[in-house]
Amino acid sequence: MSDTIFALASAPGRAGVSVIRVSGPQAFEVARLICGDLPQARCATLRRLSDATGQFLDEALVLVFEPGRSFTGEAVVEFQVHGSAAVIGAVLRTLSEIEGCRQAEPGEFTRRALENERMDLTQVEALADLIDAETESQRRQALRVLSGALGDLVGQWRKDVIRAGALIEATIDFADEEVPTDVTPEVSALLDSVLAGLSRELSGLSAAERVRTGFEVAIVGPPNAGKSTLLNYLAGREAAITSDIAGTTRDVIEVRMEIAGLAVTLLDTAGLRETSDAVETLGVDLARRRALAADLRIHLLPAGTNPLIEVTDGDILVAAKADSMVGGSGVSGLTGRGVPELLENIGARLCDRTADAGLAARERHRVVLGEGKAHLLAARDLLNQGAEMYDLAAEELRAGARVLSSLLGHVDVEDLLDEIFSSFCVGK
Ligand SMILES: Nc1nc2c(ncn2[C@@H]2O[C@H](COP(=O)(O)OP(=O)(O)OP(=O)(O)O)[C@@H](O)[C@H]2O)c(=O)[nH]1
Ligand SMILES: [K+]
Ligand SMILES: [Mg+2]
Repeated sequence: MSDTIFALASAPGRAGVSVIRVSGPQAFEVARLICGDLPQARCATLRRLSDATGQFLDEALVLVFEPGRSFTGEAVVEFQVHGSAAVIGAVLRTLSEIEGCRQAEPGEFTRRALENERMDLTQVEALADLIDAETESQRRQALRVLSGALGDLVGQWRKDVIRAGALIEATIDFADEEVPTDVTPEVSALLDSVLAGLSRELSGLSAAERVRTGFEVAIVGPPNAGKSTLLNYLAGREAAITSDIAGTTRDVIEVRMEIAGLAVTLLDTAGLRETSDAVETLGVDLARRRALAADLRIHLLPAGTNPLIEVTDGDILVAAKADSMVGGSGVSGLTGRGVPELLENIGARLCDRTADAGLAARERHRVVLGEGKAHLLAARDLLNQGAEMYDLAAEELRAGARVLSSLLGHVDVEDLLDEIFSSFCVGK
């Protein structure tokens, strides 16, 4: 029997309300010890909490969830207490003094939800993403996967692959007799449709990954173009030092922001020029590298100058210091002129790149989907070579199904679970 675990499920620190969660086979008994008789399941009810000596701890809303109908799948009781360090501390201490009840490890509630099949591994990942979500697009993406969209898709592919394998194996069993029906058309159709789905998710994965982790947008140009001034204007704070001395910025300055609902890391870089200053040269090299690796570059160009690094399709060229120009378009980090248009331009270009974003959005997904695809392609190849290869083809299909199961967290993932859950905090 597993332990009964407890933890603060809301963020630590002062708050109007904090949530303490208890989960496990003894959750109801444990809860009774501190709040007396339990309220009806799923009915928020006010109770007085007290410790073993009868000392009053707090008045709390108590919520009871039956096994099979809770986040973890186990018996769960949640206490909504007043959110002070003293109240939280007193309740947690009281719980820890109860026999068979212990503090949860990071991610342990979610791990139990996975073990009890309340969620698959893609949903666990999406829950972590939802908790980390800062932008609208991240929230929407995480919710789609959390609701099971990726798990359902992969589960269907897995079923199709298993069916294809079963059809082939049936054929093998009939090898010496007459095969009742030709299964190859159905097998081909199944494999083609799964392969098409896998390819679609793989091709949309980079875009989805960008939505999840954010796009990098670099501001590049010669010294004194006004790059740092523009960054500060966009950030709404003095993130970078600015001055009229050419070569002020040497490191890459990063600012996280939201543009058109997308997470963006804006990079301010050293002004690009040949210089005898050794440290500035390091900065210029770094600027070049980071700018070229970014998803999008804003080339900030003083009047009459050209871009100093390769312009990639989709980059933005914009005239600097628009406030000191008569007419024309451009941008000024000093007055903000042209900034709304620049933001709109950046947003439009980034949104374009999310158009084919799929549900798979992680390196783990890329690896697993890629392996699955390789097994299916190998199986298709073997099938085309004739009946004597059916054995091997069936084996490839079994391997493919197994790989897809691992995406859902059903096999081969013990090591991975430790890694995934280590990114969770206590209480999740
Ligand atoms: N008139 C005007 N002056 C600007 C504008 N942006 C920056 N400046 C001035 O230009 C000088 C250089 O600005 P920075 O923002 O430090 O330029 P930078 O491109 O970051 O320079 P480095 O870091 O040295 O490459 C400062 O004196 C700024 O006040 C602008 O939009 N209009
Ligand atoms: K400067
Ligand atoms: Mg600068």
